Amino acid sequence: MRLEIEGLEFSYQQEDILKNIELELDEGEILGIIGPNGSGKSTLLKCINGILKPDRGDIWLNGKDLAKFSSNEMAQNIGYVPQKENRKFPATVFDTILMGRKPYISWKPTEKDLTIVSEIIDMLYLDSISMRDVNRLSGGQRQKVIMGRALAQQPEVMLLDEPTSDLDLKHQLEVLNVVKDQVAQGISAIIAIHDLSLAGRYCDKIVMLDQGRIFDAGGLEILTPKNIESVYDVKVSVKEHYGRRLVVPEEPIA
Ligand SMILES: Nc1ncnc2c1ncn2[C@@H]1O[C@H](COP(=O)(O)OP(=O)(O)OP(=O)(O)O)[C@@H](O)[C@H]1O
Repeated sequence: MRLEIEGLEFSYQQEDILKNIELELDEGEILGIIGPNGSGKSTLLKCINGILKPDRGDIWLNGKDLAKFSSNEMAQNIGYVPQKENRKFPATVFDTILMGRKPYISWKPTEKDLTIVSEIIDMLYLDSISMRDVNRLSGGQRQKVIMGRALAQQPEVMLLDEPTSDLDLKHQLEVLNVVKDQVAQGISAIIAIHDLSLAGRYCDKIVMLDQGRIFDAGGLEILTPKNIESVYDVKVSVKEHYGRRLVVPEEPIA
């Protein structure tokens, strides 16, 4: 598995949002996209998923142009967990995750589809609520269900937009551990994430966005006080803690 983005540009109406985005992702890697509010993280994920059409540039998955993928091919290869999803019609947790199997189902789910869904429900600790209506769940529970639906697609690449924003500490770790386990089994993931310490713990690579441009990219070594202060306007300390990077915010820069 290899994802490459070359010279990607995107604008909403007349406003340029993403400028000259380049990145590469290999199997077994988690890439963190970080940057302040409005820097273009969600827009970049939506361009990769084909929800938005870039003005310029190419996205290649295993050497194939993603722009030419059918919607079924897209769903079999790219799993997307949006920041928020407001679904109005009633559906159980089980059925919502089963929807992730749609690109593989011809007219009715097979035993295999049902087994995959059950396994995901176990993996995400959703067993006790598997028959509940998703509209009656907490924000965090719903976020896990949407992630389960993306996992059911068995994609090559998972795109996760702030997957931990609604989750308490335990559920943050549970969800990111599931991502890490899945990636270890041969997929890859791109995570837009605000928590820089979680990024420093789970990501192999980082792309730091600033106003739609890549400010810096590389391994965890780019999580430096200098970079973070330039992009976020906040003084920070960066500590090494058992081989992880912890980013501790100190003061906003006036
Ligand atoms: N539908 C839209 N129409 C016009 N402009 C938009 C639209 N969606 C986002 N934008 C603008 O695009 C820019 C990038 O937004 P985006 O949501 O990608 O940022 P982000 O880094 O994900 O932010 P956050 O951390 O707040 O989620 C912002 O200036 C935003 O106002």
